Amino acid sequence: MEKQLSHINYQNPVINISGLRKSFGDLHVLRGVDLQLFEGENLVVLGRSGTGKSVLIKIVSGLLSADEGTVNVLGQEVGDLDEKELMALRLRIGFSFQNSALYDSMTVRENLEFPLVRNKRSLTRAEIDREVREVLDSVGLLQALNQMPSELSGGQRKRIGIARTLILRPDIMLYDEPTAGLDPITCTEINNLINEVQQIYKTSSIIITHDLTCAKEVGDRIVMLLDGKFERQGRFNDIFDSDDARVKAFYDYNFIA
Ligand SMILES: Nc1ncnc2c1ncn2[C@@H]1O[C@H](COP(=O)(O)OP(=O)(O)OP(=O)(O)O)[C@@H](O)[C@H]1O
Repeated sequence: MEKQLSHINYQNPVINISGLRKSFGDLHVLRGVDLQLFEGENLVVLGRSGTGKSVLIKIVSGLLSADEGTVNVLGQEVGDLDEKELMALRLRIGFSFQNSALYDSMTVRENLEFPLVRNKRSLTRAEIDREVREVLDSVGLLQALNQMPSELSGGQRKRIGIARTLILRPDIMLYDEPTAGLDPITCTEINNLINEVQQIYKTSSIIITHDLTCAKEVGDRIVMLLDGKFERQGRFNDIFDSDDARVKAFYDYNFIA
């Protein structure tokens, strides 16, 4: 069954990208990208390796600058912001990256406290404690509070990683390959968690993935990056209804082993 879309506010794009171009020398990675992420939406970005998904995310967060085009995030033109303003903007964006590993020498509690202590210095001990417990509870791992990351499964570590991002209450979540390297059952758990995060925290999210099951389960809308542009977008069942060989190849790669 397809997800309901009633929670999305189509009047309010939290990311609005228009005519974005980015090249590295002769390599033209983004060739006129237009993209909107609406408030409350889970947007899945599909694209083969090396198509520019990470470059896009870096431009959204101001880590790379655009050659051309406008990139508006949470009402601000990213290209116009100074370093201090960019840092403030990045605090409102939660990055859940494949390599955002937990600190192995710290307990789960300490891992979760870390971003709070660093970024929200006015919080009291009791407030930090409450935030940690609340976010752990929301990812279903309250019982892991005093455990070490090495005592947890890959899926549990992933959940804690997402909790660590959520603890700063971001408006936007960026998930980079959230199900990579996980078994199918754990993938389903993570997909469910992404949907729960959307419901509980009212986040707007971009989910970058190659995994079409993930795309189907979490995506309110899917966009496909092909040759530097979003050539296709829509609901999961619509997006592959195409004779375009590049689209067919992507589908076959996932479902025909
Ligand atoms: N700073 C940079 N300097 C030069 N080339 C770069 C730079 N960053 C990315 N590229 C190139 O841009 C292209 C797109 O890279 P990007 O990392 O965005 O791919 P991707 O779609 O995220 O791939 P993957 O799914 O493998 O992570 C690649 O060819 C990469 O080598």
